[in-house]
Amino acid sequence: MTALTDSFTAALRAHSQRYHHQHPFHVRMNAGLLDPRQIRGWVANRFYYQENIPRKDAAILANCPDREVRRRWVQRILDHDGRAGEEGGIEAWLRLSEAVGLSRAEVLDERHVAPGVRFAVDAYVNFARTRPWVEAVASSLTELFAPDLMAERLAAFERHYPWIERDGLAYFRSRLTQAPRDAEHAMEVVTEHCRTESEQARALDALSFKCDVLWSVLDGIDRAYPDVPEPS
Ligand SMILES: O=C(O)c1cc(C(=O)O)c2c(n1)C(=O)C(=O)c1cc(C(=O)O)[nH]c1-2
Repeated sequence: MTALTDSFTAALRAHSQRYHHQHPFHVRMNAGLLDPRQIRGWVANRFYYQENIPRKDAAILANCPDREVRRRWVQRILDHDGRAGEEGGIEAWLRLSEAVGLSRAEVLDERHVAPGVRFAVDAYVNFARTRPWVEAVASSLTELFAPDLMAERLAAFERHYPWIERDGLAYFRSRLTQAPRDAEHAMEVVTEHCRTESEQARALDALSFKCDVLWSVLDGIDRAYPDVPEPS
């Protein structure tokens, strides 16, 4: 690796400082401070992110001229949509929804999705549709930081929210292996295609944009499901 690549990968990884694990809503979630209404609100709203991820990945495939990249990238769509005999992430998220006490119908019809959440997720899909495909790949690199948050969330849910059925947490377990594999591939693509300073600057901007997307999703949820003040 050249010094330029080293400093580039370090700058990408430094975006962990802006990752949504630091968002006050996630901090309260992992500290066990959310009530069932807030957990349900988060699950129903995050479903909108989950169901749009394969559309985002299909946009990347559509814009990517490299067959080798497409062969690996297509796996992400199968991970979420599933295939015969394998349920996939979207189905797993619906099972999480049921485990927290939501009906599939009220999640699928998006009645709980807050406007800010919809805007943020739509912005991510739109980014992948309209920006150069390597920038869209760079924007997926928040997944570098996801496994730590996923492990923390699993432990927090088991400890603080015993009313949620354990089987409902399978989605988070599957991401513990899928996210590192995906992030490694995205990192390979980005380091291979972003050699000049300006290419690297655009990749860093794309990752900053994605951190803002995830943060805005949590802002939208936090606003829709505020803490109920203790009666005085
Ligand atoms: O719950 C989370 O904190 C979280 C974060 C992220 C992320 O960092 O983008 C993803 C996911 N979950 C996730 O489940 C997922 O499938 C996923 C796909 C992507 C992506 O950008 O392609 N990010 C994420």
